[in-house]
Amino acid sequence: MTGQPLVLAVPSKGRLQENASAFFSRAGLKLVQKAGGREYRGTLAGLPGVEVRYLSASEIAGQLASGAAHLGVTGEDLIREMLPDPGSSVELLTPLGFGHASVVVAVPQAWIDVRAMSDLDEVASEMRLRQGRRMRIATKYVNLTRRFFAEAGIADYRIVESLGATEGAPAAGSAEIIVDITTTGTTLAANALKILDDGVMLRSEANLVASLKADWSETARAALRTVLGRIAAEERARTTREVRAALPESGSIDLATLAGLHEAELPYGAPRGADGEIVMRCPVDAVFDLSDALVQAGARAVTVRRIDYAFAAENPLAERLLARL
Ligand SMILES: Nc1ncnc2c1ncn2[C@@H]1O[C@H](COP(=O)(O)OP(=O)(O)OP(=O)(O)O)[C@@H](O)[C@H]1O
Ligand SMILES: O=P(O)(O)OC[C@H]1O[C@H](OP(=O)(O)OP(=O)(O)O)[C@H](O)[C@@H]1O
Ligand SMILES: [Mg+2]
Repeated sequence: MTGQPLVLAVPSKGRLQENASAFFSRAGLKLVQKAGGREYRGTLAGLPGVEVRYLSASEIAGQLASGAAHLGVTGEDLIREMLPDPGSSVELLTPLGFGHASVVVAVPQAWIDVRAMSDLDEVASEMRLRQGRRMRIATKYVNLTRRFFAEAGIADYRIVESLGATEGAPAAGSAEIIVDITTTGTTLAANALKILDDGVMLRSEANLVASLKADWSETARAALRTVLGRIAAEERARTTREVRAALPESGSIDLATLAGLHEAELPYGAPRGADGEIVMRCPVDAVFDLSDALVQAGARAVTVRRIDYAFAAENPLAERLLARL
């Protein structure tokens, strides 16, 4: 097969690193870091067409935008901060269920009358008129801040770039307010800051992201189908249960209607004869309704079980991306 391998960029440290490793492992994609652990390259066990790179969450967003990496795990906050028009250079394939955080506007708790962006606009105008200077916002999310404040019609401010310990800026006197990322709110509270009622700019989580700018060689496309196929197989298995039923000897059950009523599918098709066994798959929360309906329709026995992986011919995640290349 021709062309360069698929480059998969994964976080090298922090909360995203552990979660990403566990996510891939659950899908049968074992990340193997080269010996020594300080070598920021690795492989996926058994998949020679994939090269793994360990990078910071923000570097991953950059490499996906440039095309240096084909696939990566990073926060939606970083994608939207670093890429002015994300849709033109990357495809957010799927949220991953971890790395949840919100990018928020936070002001000193002492500003008791300031609860909304409109109040902030008044503070900014007052500061400009009375003190002849602009309200300072400490943040590492410069673009997200500019967009959000423009939408709120607030222009009387200036940004003080802050790459760390941003919540300490107001107390240190280097800014009046901040825009930063938060999960539990502990750091904000510890620095006597509060989030404005309409101050949540973005609810972010880690995403599996694909680059539209990378060189999608035949090797990379084949590896993509395998990687996304295993991810889809794990998710299908995690979110559904298999329901087997011994159909009644006399007369058959209207399976199409039953399936439709309970978001169920028949992965192996309709039963061969009028009796025998049928295999259905339905969402976890539809299991009891479907089982009750099968028994009431005359099924002689119904069993429900978990499955480890559910592979399928169609690969919606891969097809969605390949259609855009
Ligand atoms: N409470 C949080 N604070 C910061 N990032 C978070 C938080 N919760 C989830 N994240 C996600 O993880 C990304 C970076 O987090 P992580 O802490 O793993 O890396 P990091 O090396 O600490 O990066 P940074 O130094 O920018 O925080 C964030 O951009 C965001 O997508
Ligand atoms: O809302 P909270 O739960 O208080 O989390 C928010 C804090 O976590 C992050 O810091 P940093 O990335 O340095 O923390 P980390 O080392 O845990 O990643 C972020 O920059 C905030 O300071
Ligand atoms: Mg961090």
